[in-house]
Amino acid sequence: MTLDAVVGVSSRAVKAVLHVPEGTTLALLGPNGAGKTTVIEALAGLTEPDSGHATLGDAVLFSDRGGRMRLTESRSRGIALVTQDAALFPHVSVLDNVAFPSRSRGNSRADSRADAHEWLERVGAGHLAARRPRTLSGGEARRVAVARALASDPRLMLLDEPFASLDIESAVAMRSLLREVLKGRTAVLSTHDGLDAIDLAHTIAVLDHGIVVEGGATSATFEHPRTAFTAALAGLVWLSGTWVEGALTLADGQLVPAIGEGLTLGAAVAVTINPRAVKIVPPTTPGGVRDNVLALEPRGDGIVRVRCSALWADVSIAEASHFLPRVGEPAHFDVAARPHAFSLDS
Ligand SMILES: Nc1ncnc2c1ncn2[C@@H]1O[C@H](COP(=O)(O)OP(=O)(O)OP(=O)(O)O)[C@@H](O)[C@H]1O
Repeated sequence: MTLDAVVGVSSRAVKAVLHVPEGTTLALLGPNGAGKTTVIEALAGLTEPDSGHATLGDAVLFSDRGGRMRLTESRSRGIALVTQDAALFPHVSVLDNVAFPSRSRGNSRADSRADAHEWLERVGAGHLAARRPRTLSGGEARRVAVARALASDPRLMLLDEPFASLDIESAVAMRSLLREVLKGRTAVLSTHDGLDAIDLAHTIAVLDHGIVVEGGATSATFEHPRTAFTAALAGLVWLSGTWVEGALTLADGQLVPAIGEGLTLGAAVAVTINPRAVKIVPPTTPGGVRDNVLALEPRGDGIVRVRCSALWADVSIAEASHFLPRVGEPAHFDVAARPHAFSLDS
């Protein structure tokens, strides 16, 4: 089912527009407090929107009619939600947790349990059937929650930070499980990690202060980010300023040579740069960009990230050993190739 929604929750300053074509996954990305959980809860029926409308296929989830909200009860929405805390019923077994959706549809206990067994096997948690939720690890509980969600045969799956607080191994396993079970389903998942988005989502929507600031096909959006936040998620350095002939002028007046087609002088523009293409050069080198070093971060494999206030560079230890800048002191950067500048005005 295709999801179309405008979610307005004025008490949390959220007004987000979403479109999720049938059988695809949308990743909601955004900094802390951007409104991801609010949007997911409003779709699930756990938070009441006070404006907007949402349809899932032909069904109306909520709709603002002249200031009066019409809300479909959450249990009638055909939506399954997997939250960080898994929210399993503590007093029954894992099997009965997963059998619950089928039981609520009026099926017999035996049939519901048989169905639940299948779902547990499908998510690789068959061996946990007899356990109580409190005895499960975070990763196991989340797997069981996914099985319970799937057992309800949802028309829309919502996953609120499904990888949060999982160790690396469990997160990898959860990602490969979701890659499998979300195939062909309509789903919305919130995450802080660009890798989750490229791995699982056909489209992304980046939320900031409650509104979608950019979005579209996952790879295209990461390739050409329009905001500093998305650029950072994509692992790219982001510099913004105003356009002068053949260069971007940073706020402090420094120039970054760039290619700009059809840009008007004085336009607000930005460039994105691969941090591995940024070099640290001797302070006497003409051109380049000076910036104060905020941190030196080891990135593994002999790479150190020289992080400054406006830009950063990933340089090898060998390279850094010549001109290693100190934290609090300026470093001199050479942006190797002239990046393409694009307008931020449209
Ligand atoms: N129950 C609540 N009552 C009032 N305000 C809330 C409530 N929950 C969240 N908020 C506020 O609404 C805004 C959006 O919060 P939300 O939890 O949706 O963001 P988020 O993007 O999911 O953040 P995070 O990544 O930190 O989980 C924030 O300003 C938050 O403080």
